[in-house]
Amino acid sequence: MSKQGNLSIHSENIFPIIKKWLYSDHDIFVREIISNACDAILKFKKLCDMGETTDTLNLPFEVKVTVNEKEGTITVSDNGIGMTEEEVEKYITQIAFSGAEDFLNKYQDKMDKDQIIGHFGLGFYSSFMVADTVEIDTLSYTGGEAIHWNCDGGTTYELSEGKRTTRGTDIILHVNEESKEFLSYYTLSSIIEKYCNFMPVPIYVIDANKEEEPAQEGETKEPTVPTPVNDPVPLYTKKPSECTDEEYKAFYSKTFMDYNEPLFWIHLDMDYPFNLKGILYFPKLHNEYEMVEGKIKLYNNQVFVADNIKEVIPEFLLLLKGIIDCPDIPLNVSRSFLQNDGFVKKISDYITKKVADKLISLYKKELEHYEACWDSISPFVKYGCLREEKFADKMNDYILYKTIDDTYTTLKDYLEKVKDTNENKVFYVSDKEKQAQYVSMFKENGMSAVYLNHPIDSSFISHAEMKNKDVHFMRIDSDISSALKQDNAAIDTAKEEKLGKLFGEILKQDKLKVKLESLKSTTVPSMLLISEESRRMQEMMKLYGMDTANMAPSEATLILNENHPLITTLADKDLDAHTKDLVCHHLYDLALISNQTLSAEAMQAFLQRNNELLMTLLNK
Ligand SMILES: Nc1ncnc2c1ncn2[C@@H]1O[C@H](COP(=O)(O)OP(=O)(O)OP(=O)(O)O)[C@@H](O)[C@H]1O
Repeated sequence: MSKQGNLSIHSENIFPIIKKWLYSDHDIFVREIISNACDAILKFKKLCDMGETTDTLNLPFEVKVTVNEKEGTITVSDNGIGMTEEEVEKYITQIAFSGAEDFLNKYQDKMDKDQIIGHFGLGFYSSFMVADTVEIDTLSYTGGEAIHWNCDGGTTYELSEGKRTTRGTDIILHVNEESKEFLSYYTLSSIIEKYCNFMPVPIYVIDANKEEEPAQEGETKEPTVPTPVNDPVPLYTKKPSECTDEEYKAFYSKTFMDYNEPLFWIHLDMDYPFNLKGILYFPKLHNEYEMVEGKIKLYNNQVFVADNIKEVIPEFLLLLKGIIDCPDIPLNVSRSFLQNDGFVKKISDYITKKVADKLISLYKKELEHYEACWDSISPFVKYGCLREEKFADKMNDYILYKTIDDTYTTLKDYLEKVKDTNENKVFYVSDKEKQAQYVSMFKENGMSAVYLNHPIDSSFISHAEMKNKDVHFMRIDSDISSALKQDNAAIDTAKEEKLGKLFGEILKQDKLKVKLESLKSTTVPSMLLISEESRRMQEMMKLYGMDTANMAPSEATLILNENHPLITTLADKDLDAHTKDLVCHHLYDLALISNQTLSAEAMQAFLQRNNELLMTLLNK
C-alpha cells in the first residue's frame, strides 16, 4: 500500500507560520505530542474498562521518548489505541490540520504571544516547529495493517504500510538544524519534566546513544531499572482523606524544591459546578519583611499549562505555592477573554473562599497554631484583604494583631480591652527601634499597642479604617492618651505659656507647638508627638514620588513633662541665657532622637552640646 494525498488547499502558508510562530516557546511541541500519547493510552484503558477489548498484550502502559542525537530524531512511542488508515487520514490530515489552520488564522496577526494562554489547540502540528519531517508509525487496537505516514513540511503527505507489530503509535520527529538543542538528552528530559511531570501515564526518556558501561571482570552487573520522569498519580488527584501529612510535605518539597516545611495547606477538591483539584501551601517566611515568591502551577487534566496565571488565580494567591488543576478552564483563548469570563471568575472566587475558610477554621479550632503561623501569613492575608473585597469581609474578624507584650489579639478584643482609656483608638508601632521610648512608656502605664511594622501595613491600616468605620489607628507617637497623663492634673497655663515662648525663641521653629503635660512618668522630660494625619499625608506623597524635601515638617508637638525636675527647674529658676539655650536645644533633641534619626547637622550640634555638658561637670 502506498498513497499520496494533499494536506489542504490552503496549506502552503501553514508550515512557515508554524515554524516561526511561538518561536520563544517552541518546546511546547513536547507537551502536545506526549499528551496525545497519554490520551491514546487512556482511551485504550477506557475501552478495556468498558469491556470493548480484551487486548492485554503490550503492557504495562507507558510512553517512551527516545532521543537519538546522532540520527537527529526524537521518537515518542505509546502503547495506546493506535490509528487505522482512515483514522490517520481523518484525525491527522483533515481534522487536526484544519484545527491547526483555524488556530493560526485566528492568532497569527496577534503579535503578542501571551495572548493565548496555554497554546492548546495547535496539537500534533506543533511538531513542525522543530522538525523538517515527521513520521507516524501506528497500529490500531482493532488490528488490520500497520500504517506509516510521512510528511516533510510541504503540502503533501505519504501513506504506506507501517512497521509496527504491536498496538500503539510512534511519532518520529526529524529535528531541524535550528532546533538541535532538543536532541540533548538533558535538555529534553528537563522540558518533559516541566510539562509532563503529572501526566497520567509513566513516561520514560531514553538516550539511544548511551552505551551501557561493560561489567568489570568478575562483576555481575545488575540491570538498571528505568524510572519514569513523571508522577502519574500526583497527590492532589487523591481524595484529601487518603493523604497523610507526611505525603503533603513530601509532595511540597519535591514539587517546589523547597526543603523548608510548609506551615499548612489546603486541598482543593471540587466536582460541581466545575472540576477543580489542587493543593495550596502556605510557605514559612524567614523574617518578617520577606515577601515570598510564590508559584501557582496551573494544570489542565494533569498537563502543565503555565505558572502564575493571574487571570485565573486571584493575584494575592500568587504569594502561595501550589498546584491547581482545572480541566474546565478554556485555555486556547486570549488572556483578556479569561479576565472577563464569568466562569473563570467563579473559579477564582471558589479558591478565595476556600482559603478564607481554611484560615477561619484554623482560628477557631487551632488558635495556637494560627498564632504561631501569623507572622508568616500576615502579609499574605493583608495583601488578600487589599486585593479582594470578599476575602476582606470574610477575614475581618480573624486578622490578628501582635501586641507590644508579644501576644496576639483581634481588633475586636483589643478595642474591648482599651475601651476605657482610648475608645476606638488603636495605637500602633511602625518602627520598633525608633519608637522604643514610647513603647516603654506604654508598658509602664499598662497600656496596649500593636505592631504594624510591615511595609504592607500602611496600606492595610487605611483599609482597616475603611472596613471598621469608627476605628482610628494612631501611631504610638501621635497622641498622648489620657492613660499616660496624671488624673485630674490641672496644667499651670502661665507656666505653659512661659515655656512655649522660651522654646519658640530658642528653637525658632514656627510649626512646632509646645505643650505642658502632667505625665505619670517621671523619667521622661520631653517627648515629640507627630500628628497622625499630616504624617500620613507626607508618607503618601513620598509613596507617589512627590518631592517632600521642601515641605514643612509634619505637624509636631513638643510635650514637656511638668513632673520632671528638668522642666520645673527650667521654668522656675533664673538661668543665664546660655544655659537656657543649651537645655532647650537638648530637650528638643532628646525628644527628637527617640522618634527619628537626627540630621547630620543636628547630630553635630547635639554631640558638641554633650561635650560642653561633660566639661561643666568636670569644672564643678
Ligand atoms: N499518539 C496517538 N495515538 C492515537 N491517536 C493520536 C495520537 N496522536 C494524535 N492522535 C489523533 O490525532 C488527533 C489530532 O491530534 P492533535 O494533537 O492535533 O489534536 P487533539 O489532541 O485532538 O487536540 P489538542 O489541540 O488539544 O491537542 C487526536 O485527537 C487523535 O485522535
